[in-house]
Amino acid sequence: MELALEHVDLDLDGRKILRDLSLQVGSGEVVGLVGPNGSGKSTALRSIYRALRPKTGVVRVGRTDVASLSLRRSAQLVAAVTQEAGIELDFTVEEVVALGRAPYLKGTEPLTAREVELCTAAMRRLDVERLARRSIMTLSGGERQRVLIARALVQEPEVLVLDEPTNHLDIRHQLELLSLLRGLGPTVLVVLHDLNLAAAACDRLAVLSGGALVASGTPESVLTEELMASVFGVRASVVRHPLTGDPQLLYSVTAQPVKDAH
Ligand SMILES: Nc1ncnc2c1ncn2[C@@H]1O[C@H](COP(=O)(O)OP(=O)(O)OP(=O)(O)O)[C@@H](O)[C@H]1O
Repeated sequence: MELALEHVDLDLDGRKILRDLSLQVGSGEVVGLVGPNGSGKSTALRSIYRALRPKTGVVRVGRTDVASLSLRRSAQLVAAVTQEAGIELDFTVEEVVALGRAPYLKGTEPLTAREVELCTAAMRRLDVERLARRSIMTLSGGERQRVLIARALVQEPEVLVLDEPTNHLDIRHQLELLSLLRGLGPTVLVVLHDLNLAAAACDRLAVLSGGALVASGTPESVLTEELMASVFGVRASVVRHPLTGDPQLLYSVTAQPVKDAH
């Protein structure tokens, strides 16, 4: 299903954090949400999974305004993998993954055979099946991150939002995760800091600066030297990846930063 933010304004502590933000992610599309620190990326995701309520504007999944749904129904539609997804309780990995089915459970009924198979398949896909009986508290940051993604998949959401999901992952797992996002099924909006990985993994990119959308489109159309200077305040050269043709940025740590960034 399509995800749409329509003219979303959101204030926190009396400060405007999102400004008239409109953004569409087509059904099954993978869109990367990028932008400097503090530009409002996590806040935009929070407005989608209803941790924050926009002051004005609407978040839709398909035609439905998510604010009109019960929390249970919106959790069936939208899954989130976030930095703050704290699991402080001493659950095993398989128990954490099974929690993804919580929005569908009726009372204390056990998971059906299909649901158990769904959990096993998700753990296999994220390469955490061998950790199934381990306590979540004993995992490395990367292992834990992959468990949280498996949990989101068993939620069978229409929309999956992920906030810097490659944090803590080694390069192989970063690439595996990002290649998995395409063809996963749900519509995906993913916050990424690594613009080269974002260019390779996403159908389109949306760029936030100061809480407003300043560019959106294909990675080729968005990742320009001008945008890197004006939004991120860095000098970058855009080249083509020799194998895939994706735009890739080359940075120089010795080049002077650009002063006129937003
Ligand atoms: N609960 C809050 N109360 C007040 N201000 C907040 C709150 N949460 C976030 N902010 C502010 O909102 C702005 C946007 O924060 P947000 O976390 O959405 O940015 P971001 O683009 O995800 O940043 P980063 O790349 O650093 O993760 C920041 O200036 C931040 O300090």
